[in-house]
Amino acid sequence: MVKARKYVVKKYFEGVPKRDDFEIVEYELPQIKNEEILVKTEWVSVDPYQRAYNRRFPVPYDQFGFQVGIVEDTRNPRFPVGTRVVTHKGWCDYSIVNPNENTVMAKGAYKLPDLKGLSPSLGLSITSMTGATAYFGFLEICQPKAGETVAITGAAGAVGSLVGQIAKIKGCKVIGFAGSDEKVQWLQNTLGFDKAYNYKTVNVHETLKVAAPNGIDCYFDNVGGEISSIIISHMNNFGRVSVCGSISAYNDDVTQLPRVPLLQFDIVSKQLKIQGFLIHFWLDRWHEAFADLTKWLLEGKLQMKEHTTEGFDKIYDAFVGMLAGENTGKAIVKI
Ligand SMILES: NC(=O)C1=CN([C@@H]2O[C@H](COP(=O)(O)OP(=O)(O)OC[C@H]3O[C@@H](n4cnc5c(N)ncnc54)[C@H](OP(=O)(O)O)[C@@H]3O)[C@@H](O)[C@H]2O)C=CC1
Ligand SMILES: C/C=C/C(C)=O
Repeated sequence: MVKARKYVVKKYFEGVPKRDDFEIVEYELPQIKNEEILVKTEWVSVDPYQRAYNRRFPVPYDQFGFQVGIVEDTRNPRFPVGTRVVTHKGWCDYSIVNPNENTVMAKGAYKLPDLKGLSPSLGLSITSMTGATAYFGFLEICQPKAGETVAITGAAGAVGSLVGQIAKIKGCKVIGFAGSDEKVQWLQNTLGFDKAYNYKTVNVHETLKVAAPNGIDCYFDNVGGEISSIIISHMNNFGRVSVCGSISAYNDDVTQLPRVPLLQFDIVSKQLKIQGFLIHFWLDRWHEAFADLTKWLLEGKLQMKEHTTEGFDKIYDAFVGMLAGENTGKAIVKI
Protein backbone atom coordinates (compact mmCIF):
# COMPACT_ATOMS: atom_id res chain seq x y z
CA MET A 1 0.00 0.00 0.00
CA VAL A 2 1.27 3.48 -0.87
CA LYS A 3 0.62 6.37 1.51
CA ALA A 4 -0.29 9.57 -0.36
CA ARG A 5 -0.91 13.21 0.53
CA LYS A 6 -3.13 15.66 -1.29
CA TYR A 7 -4.43 19.21 -0.91
CA VAL A 8 -8.19 19.35 -0.49
CA VAL A 9 -10.03 22.65 -0.89
CA LYS A 10 -12.45 22.59 2.02
CA LYS A 11 -13.79 26.19 1.88
CA TYR A 12 -14.59 28.58 -0.95
CA PHE A 13 -11.98 31.30 -1.30
CA GLU A 14 -12.89 34.82 -0.21
CA GLY A 15 -10.40 37.29 -1.68
CA VAL A 16 -6.85 35.97 -1.54
CA PRO A 17 -6.98 32.20 -0.78
CA LYS A 18 -6.04 31.42 2.81
CA ARG A 19 -3.94 28.56 4.08
CA ASP A 20 -6.82 27.11 6.07
CA ASP A 21 -9.06 27.03 2.98
CA PHE A 22 -6.97 23.92 2.25
CA GLU A 23 -6.42 20.76 4.21
CA ILE A 24 -3.57 18.35 3.56
CA VAL A 25 -5.09 14.86 3.73
CA GLU A 26 -3.08 11.66 4.12
CA TYR A 27 -4.58 8.48 2.80
CA GLU A 28 -3.74 5.03 1.46
CA LEU A 29 -3.95 4.42 -2.26
CA PRO A 30 -5.67 1.21 -3.40
CA GLN A 31 -4.00 -1.35 -5.66
CA ILE A 32 -3.82 -0.22 -9.27
CA LYS A 33 -6.31 -1.80 -11.65
CA ASN A 34 -6.03 -2.83 -15.27
CA GLU A 35 -4.89 0.09 -17.52
CA GLU A 36 -3.90 2.23 -14.50
CA ILE A 37 -0.52 3.62 -13.48
CA LEU A 38 0.88 4.71 -10.12
CA VAL A 39 2.59 8.09 -10.47
CA LYS A 40 5.07 9.64 -8.04
CA THR A 41 4.80 13.41 -8.40
CA GLU A 42 7.99 15.32 -9.15
CA TRP A 43 6.72 18.80 -10.02
CA VAL A 44 3.37 20.53 -9.64
CA SER A 45 2.05 23.62 -11.33
CA VAL A 46 0.39 26.57 -9.61
CA ASP A 47 -1.87 28.49 -11.97
CA PRO A 48 -4.36 31.36 -11.97
CA TYR A 49 -7.29 29.10 -13.03
CA GLN A 50 -6.94 27.23 -9.73
CA ARG A 51 -8.17 30.49 -8.22
CA ALA A 52 -10.61 31.45 -10.97
CA TYR A 53 -12.34 28.04 -11.12
CA ASN A 54 -12.77 27.70 -7.34
CA ARG A 55 -16.54 28.14 -7.27
CA ARG A 56 -17.18 25.77 -10.15
CA PHE A 57 -16.91 22.75 -7.87
CA PRO A 58 -18.71 21.69 -4.72
CA VAL A 59 -16.39 21.78 -1.71
CA PRO A 60 -14.57 19.77 -0.57
CA TYR A 61 -12.67 18.97 -3.76
CA ASP A 62 -9.14 17.76 -4.52
CA GLN A 63 -7.04 20.64 -5.87
CA PHE A 64 -6.69 19.89 -9.58
CA GLY A 65 -3.77 21.04 -11.68
CA PHE A 66 -1.03 19.86 -13.99
CA GLN A 67 1.87 17.87 -12.66
CA VAL A 68 4.89 15.96 -13.97
CA GLY A 69 5.65 12.62 -12.39
CA ILE A 70 7.26 9.26 -12.91
CA VAL A 71 5.50 5.92 -13.27
CA GLU A 72 6.37 3.70 -10.27
CA ASP A 73 3.95 0.86 -10.93
CA THR A 74 1.90 0.00 -13.98
CA ARG A 75 -0.80 -2.18 -15.43
CA ASN A 76 -0.71 -0.29 -18.71
CA PRO A 77 1.77 -1.56 -21.33
CA ARG A 78 1.98 1.88 -23.00
CA PHE A 79 3.34 3.38 -19.76
CA PRO A 80 6.12 1.18 -18.37
CA VAL A 81 7.76 1.85 -15.00
CA GLY A 82 10.09 4.86 -15.29
CA THR A 83 7.99 6.69 -17.90
CA ARG A 84 7.66 10.43 -17.24
CA VAL A 85 4.09 11.62 -17.58
CA VAL A 86 2.05 14.82 -17.44
CA THR A 87 -1.30 14.45 -15.66
CA HIS A 88 -3.98 16.72 -14.23
CA LYS A 89 -3.93 15.06 -10.80
CA GLY A 90 -3.05 18.29 -9.04
CA TRP A 91 -1.44 18.92 -5.70
CA CYS A 92 -0.63 15.42 -4.44
CA ASP A 93 2.56 13.44 -3.98
CA TYR A 94 1.26 10.13 -5.39
CA SER A 95 -1.70 9.36 -7.61
CA ILE A 96 -3.33 6.58 -9.56
CA VAL A 97 -4.23 7.50 -13.12
CA ASN A 98 -5.96 5.80 -15.99
CA PRO A 99 -4.21 7.49 -18.95
CA ASN A 100 -7.20 6.78 -21.20
CA GLU A 101 -9.69 8.64 -19.00
CA ASN A 102 -9.68 12.18 -20.37
CA THR A 103 -11.65 14.97 -18.75
CA VAL A 104 -12.95 18.13 -20.41
CA MET A 105 -9.83 19.93 -19.23
CA ALA A 106 -7.04 17.44 -19.76
CA LYS A 107 -5.88 14.09 -21.07
CA GLY A 108 -5.76 11.38 -18.40
CA ALA A 109 -2.00 11.25 -18.88
CA TYR A 110 0.44 11.76 -21.71
CA LYS A 111 4.10 10.93 -21.98
CA LEU A 112 6.39 13.88 -21.37
CA PRO A 113 7.62 14.84 -24.84
CA ASP A 114 11.35 14.43 -25.48
CA LEU A 115 13.00 17.56 -24.11
CA LYS A 116 16.48 16.39 -25.15
CA GLY A 117 17.89 16.39 -21.64
CA LEU A 118 16.31 19.65 -20.47
CA SER A 119 14.53 19.67 -17.12
CA PRO A 120 11.30 17.62 -17.02
CA SER A 121 9.77 20.57 -15.15
CA LEU A 122 9.39 22.21 -18.57
CA GLY A 123 6.56 19.72 -18.95
CA LEU A 124 4.56 22.23 -16.89
CA SER A 125 5.16 25.10 -19.29
CA ILE A 126 6.58 24.42 -22.74
CA THR A 127 4.74 21.09 -23.15
CA SER A 128 1.61 21.68 -21.12
CA MET A 129 -1.38 24.02 -20.82
CA THR A 130 0.83 27.12 -20.59
CA GLY A 131 2.60 26.49 -23.88
CA ALA A 132 -0.57 25.50 -25.70
CA THR A 133 -2.33 28.61 -24.38
CA ALA A 134 0.36 30.97 -25.63
CA TYR A 135 0.64 29.19 -28.98
CA PHE A 136 -3.02 28.74 -29.96
CA GLY A 137 -4.38 31.72 -28.05
CA PHE A 138 -1.99 33.99 -29.91
CA LEU A 139 -1.48 32.41 -33.32
CA GLU A 140 -5.04 31.19 -33.95
CA ILE A 141 -6.91 34.16 -32.54
CA CYS A 142 -4.61 37.10 -33.28
CA GLN A 143 -3.37 35.75 -36.66
CA PRO A 144 -0.30 38.01 -36.38
CA LYS A 145 1.57 39.23 -39.46
CA ALA A 146 5.21 40.26 -39.65
CA GLY A 147 5.62 43.97 -38.95
CA GLU A 148 2.47 44.24 -36.84
CA THR A 149 2.49 45.65 -33.32
CA VAL A 150 1.49 43.32 -30.48
CA ALA A 151 0.67 44.38 -26.92
CA ILE A 152 0.69 41.88 -24.04
CA THR A 153 -0.38 42.24 -20.41
CA GLY A 154 0.89 39.82 -17.78
CA ALA A 155 3.90 39.86 -20.10
CA ALA A 156 6.51 38.51 -17.67
CA GLY A 157 4.36 35.58 -16.59
CA ALA A 158 4.35 32.06 -17.98
CA VAL A 159 1.89 32.57 -20.84
CA GLY A 160 2.74 36.22 -21.52
CA SER A 161 6.49 35.70 -21.79
CA LEU A 162 5.92 32.92 -24.34
CA VAL A 163 3.45 34.99 -26.36
CA GLY A 164 5.96 37.82 -26.63
CA GLN A 165 8.70 35.48 -27.80
CA ILE A 166 6.42 33.81 -30.35
CA ALA A 167 5.45 37.27 -31.60
CA LYS A 168 9.15 38.14 -32.06
CA ILE A 169 9.70 34.85 -33.93
CA LYS A 170 6.82 35.87 -36.22
CA GLY A 171 8.47 39.24 -36.93
CA CYS A 172 6.20 41.46 -34.85
CA LYS A 173 6.99 44.52 -32.75
CA VAL A 174 6.23 43.59 -29.11
CA ILE A 175 5.16 45.82 -26.22
CA GLY A 176 4.76 44.21 -22.79
CA PHE A 177 3.27 45.33 -19.50
CA ALA A 178 4.37 43.73 -16.23
CA GLY A 179 4.31 44.52 -12.53
CA SER A 180 7.90 45.40 -11.58
CA ASP A 181 10.96 47.17 -12.97
CA GLU A 182 12.95 43.91 -12.74
CA LYS A 183 10.38 42.14 -14.90
CA VAL A 184 10.46 45.00 -17.40
CA GLN A 185 14.27 44.81 -17.63
CA TRP A 186 14.09 41.05 -18.18
CA LEU A 187 11.53 41.42 -20.96
CA GLN A 188 13.59 44.02 -22.80
CA ASN A 189 17.13 42.87 -22.11
CA THR A 190 16.77 39.09 -22.07
CA LEU A 191 13.67 38.24 -24.10
CA GLY A 192 14.09 40.99 -26.69
CA PHE A 193 10.72 42.72 -26.29
CA ASP A 194 10.87 46.02 -28.17
CA LYS A 195 9.36 47.90 -25.23
CA ALA A 196 8.21 46.92 -21.76
CA TYR A 197 6.62 48.96 -18.99
CA ASN A 198 5.73 48.64 -15.35
CA TYR A 199 1.94 49.06 -15.39
CA LYS A 200 2.03 50.00 -11.70
CA THR A 201 4.09 53.15 -12.31
CA VAL A 202 3.41 54.41 -15.85
CA ASN A 203 0.45 56.16 -17.44
CA VAL A 204 -0.50 53.44 -19.92
CA HIS A 205 -2.34 55.80 -22.28
CA GLU A 206 0.60 58.27 -22.53
CA THR A 207 3.06 55.38 -22.80
CA LEU A 208 1.25 53.85 -25.76
CA LYS A 209 1.18 57.18 -27.61
CA VAL A 210 4.98 56.95 -27.62
CA ALA A 211 5.54 53.18 -27.79
CA ALA A 212 2.92 52.49 -30.48
CA PRO A 213 2.49 55.74 -32.42
CA ASN A 214 1.00 53.79 -35.34
CA GLY A 215 -1.40 51.84 -33.14
CA ILE A 216 -1.70 48.24 -31.97
CA ASP A 217 -2.76 45.38 -34.23
CA CYS A 218 -2.93 42.49 -31.77
CA TYR A 219 -3.58 42.53 -28.05
CA PHE A 220 -3.06 39.41 -25.90
CA ASP A 221 -5.05 40.11 -22.74
CA ASN A 222 -4.05 38.20 -19.61
CA VAL A 223 -5.33 40.61 -16.99
CA GLY A 224 -8.55 42.41 -18.00
CA GLY A 225 -9.67 45.53 -16.17
CA GLU A 226 -8.93 49.14 -17.00
CA ILE A 227 -5.52 48.58 -18.61
CA SER A 228 -7.22 46.40 -21.23
CA SER A 229 -9.71 49.12 -22.09
CA ILE A 230 -6.88 51.62 -22.50
CA ILE A 231 -4.90 49.27 -24.74
CA ILE A 232 -7.99 48.46 -26.85
CA SER A 233 -8.59 52.19 -27.35
CA HIS A 234 -5.15 52.30 -29.08
CA MET A 235 -5.94 49.56 -31.57
CA ASN A 236 -5.85 49.88 -35.34
CA ASN A 237 -8.68 49.10 -37.73
CA PHE A 238 -9.29 45.34 -37.93
CA GLY A 239 -7.23 44.75 -34.78
CA ARG A 240 -7.53 41.39 -33.00
CA VAL A 241 -7.82 40.84 -29.27
CA SER A 242 -7.24 37.44 -27.68
CA VAL A 243 -8.87 37.44 -24.25
CA CYS A 244 -6.92 34.82 -22.36
CA GLY A 245 -7.66 35.76 -18.75
CA SER A 246 -8.59 38.48 -16.31
CA ILE A 247 -6.33 37.89 -13.34
CA SER A 248 -6.71 41.47 -12.10
CA ALA A 249 -10.15 40.45 -10.83
CA TYR A 250 -9.76 36.80 -9.77
CA ASN A 251 -9.54 37.67 -6.07
CA ASP A 252 -12.40 40.18 -6.28
CA ASP A 253 -16.01 39.73 -5.26
CA VAL A 254 -17.71 38.84 -8.56
CA THR A 255 -20.79 40.81 -7.55
CA GLN A 256 -18.70 43.97 -7.12
CA LEU A 257 -16.37 43.98 -10.11
CA PRO A 258 -14.78 47.31 -11.08
CA ARG A 259 -16.35 49.31 -13.90
CA VAL A 260 -14.27 49.79 -17.02
CA PRO A 261 -14.82 52.42 -19.73
CA LEU A 262 -17.26 51.67 -22.53
CA LEU A 263 -15.44 50.05 -25.46
CA GLN A 264 -18.25 49.56 -27.91
CA PHE A 265 -17.51 52.63 -30.01
CA ASP A 266 -13.88 51.57 -30.52
CA ILE A 267 -14.96 48.02 -31.32
CA VAL A 268 -17.49 49.18 -33.92
CA SER A 269 -15.59 52.04 -35.49
CA LYS A 270 -12.33 50.09 -35.80
CA GLN A 271 -14.06 46.81 -36.67
CA LEU A 272 -12.15 44.94 -33.98
CA LYS A 273 -12.34 41.20 -33.36
CA ILE A 274 -12.33 40.30 -29.68
CA GLN A 275 -12.36 36.61 -28.84
CA GLY A 276 -12.14 34.73 -25.58
CA PHE A 277 -10.95 31.13 -25.53
CA LEU A 278 -10.39 28.10 -23.35
CA ILE A 279 -7.32 26.13 -24.19
CA HIS A 280 -9.10 22.77 -23.81
CA PHE A 281 -10.79 23.62 -27.12
CA TRP A 282 -7.50 22.66 -28.82
CA LEU A 283 -6.73 19.67 -26.54
CA ASP A 284 -6.38 17.28 -29.48
CA ARG A 285 -3.90 19.66 -31.12
CA TRP A 286 -1.69 20.48 -28.12
CA HIS A 287 1.05 18.26 -29.60
CA GLU A 288 1.40 20.75 -32.50
CA ALA A 289 2.20 23.54 -30.05
CA PHE A 290 4.60 21.31 -28.11
CA ALA A 291 6.50 20.41 -31.28
CA ASP A 292 7.04 24.02 -32.37
CA LEU A 293 7.77 25.35 -28.89
CA THR A 294 10.27 22.56 -28.14
CA LYS A 295 11.97 23.13 -31.50
CA TRP A 296 12.24 26.89 -30.86
CA LEU A 297 13.49 26.22 -27.32
CA LEU A 298 16.20 23.84 -28.53
CA GLU A 299 17.17 26.25 -31.32
CA GLY A 300 17.61 29.00 -28.71
CA LYS A 301 14.82 31.09 -30.25
CA LEU A 302 12.83 31.18 -27.04
CA GLN A 303 13.35 30.45 -23.38
CA MET A 304 11.25 29.66 -20.34
CA LYS A 305 12.22 31.07 -16.98
CA GLU A 306 11.00 29.04 -14.01
CA HIS A 307 10.15 30.38 -10.58
CA THR A 308 10.66 27.29 -8.43
CA THR A 309 9.45 26.73 -4.88
CA GLU A 310 10.62 23.59 -3.05
CA GLY A 311 8.50 21.24 -1.00
CA PHE A 312 5.02 19.72 -0.90
CA ASP A 313 4.18 21.81 2.18
CA LYS A 314 4.99 25.02 0.26
CA ILE A 315 2.49 24.61 -2.59
CA TYR A 316 0.03 27.01 -0.97
CA ASP A 317 2.78 29.67 -0.58
CA ALA A 318 3.79 29.24 -4.23
CA PHE A 319 0.14 29.62 -5.28
CA VAL A 320 -0.57 32.87 -3.44
CA GLY A 321 2.91 34.15 -4.35
CA MET A 322 2.10 33.64 -8.04
CA LEU A 323 -1.24 35.44 -7.64
CA ALA A 324 0.64 38.33 -6.02
CA GLY A 325 3.17 38.53 -8.86
CA GLU A 326 6.23 36.98 -7.16
CA ASN A 327 6.96 34.86 -10.22
CA THR A 328 8.82 35.76 -13.37
CA GLY A 329 8.04 33.05 -15.91
CA LYS A 330 6.36 29.79 -14.84
CA ALA A 331 5.59 29.25 -11.16
CA ILE A 332 6.21 25.61 -10.24
CA VAL A 333 6.83 23.52 -7.14
CA LYS A 334 9.43 20.78 -6.87
CA ILE A 335 8.06 17.99 -4.67
N1 LIG B 1 -7.98 30.92 -21.47
C1 LIG B 1 -7.27 29.87 -21.11
O1 LIG B 1 -7.51 28.74 -21.54
C2 LIG B 1 -6.13 30.07 -20.18
C3 LIG B 1 -5.99 31.27 -19.57
N2 LIG B 1 -4.93 31.50 -18.74
C4 LIG B 1 -4.85 32.84 -18.18
O2 LIG B 1 -3.62 33.42 -18.59
C5 LIG B 1 -3.22 34.40 -17.66
C6 LIG B 1 -1.76 34.20 -17.30
O3 LIG B 1 -1.61 32.93 -16.69
P1 LIG B 1 -0.15 32.38 -16.31
O4 LIG B 1 0.80 32.79 -17.35
O5 LIG B 1 -0.29 30.96 -15.97
O6 LIG B 1 0.16 33.19 -14.96
P2 LIG B 1 1.40 34.13 -14.72
O7 LIG B 1 2.64 33.36 -14.78
O8 LIG B 1 1.24 35.31 -15.64
O9 LIG B 1 1.20 34.57 -13.20
C7 LIG B 1 0.22 35.44 -12.81
C8 LIG B 1 0.69 36.90 -12.95
O10 LIG B 1 -0.44 37.75 -12.95
C9 LIG B 1 -0.02 39.05 -12.64
N3 LIG B 1 -1.04 39.73 -11.84
C10 LIG B 1 -1.50 39.42 -10.62
N4 LIG B 1 -2.40 40.32 -10.21
C11 LIG B 1 -2.51 41.23 -11.21
C12 LIG B 1 -3.28 42.43 -11.38
N5 LIG B 1 -4.13 42.87 -10.44
N6 LIG B 1 -3.13 43.12 -12.54
C13 LIG B 1 -2.27 42.69 -13.50
N7 LIG B 1 -1.52 41.58 -13.38
C14 LIG B 1 -1.65 40.86 -12.25
C15 LIG B 1 1.29 38.92 -11.85
O11 LIG B 1 2.33 39.53 -12.61
P3 LIG B 1 2.66 41.12 -12.46
O12 LIG B 1 3.83 41.19 -11.55
O13 LIG B 1 2.97 41.51 -13.87
O14 LIG B 1 1.45 41.79 -11.89
C16 LIG B 1 1.52 37.41 -11.78
O15 LIG B 1 2.86 37.06 -11.89
C17 LIG B 1 -4.18 34.29 -16.49
O16 LIG B 1 -5.18 35.27 -16.61
C18 LIG B 1 -4.80 32.93 -16.67
O17 LIG B 1 -6.07 32.81 -16.08
C19 LIG B 1 -3.98 30.57 -18.50
C20 LIG B 1 -4.07 29.34 -19.07
C21 LIG B 1 -5.17 28.96 -19.93
C1 LIG C 1 -8.01 26.84 -18.48
C2 LIG C 1 -7.67 28.11 -17.83
C3 LIG C 1 -8.49 29.13 -17.80
C4 LIG C 1 -8.13 30.33 -17.16
C5 LIG C 1 -9.11 31.41 -17.15
O1 LIG C 1 -7.05 30.48 -16.64
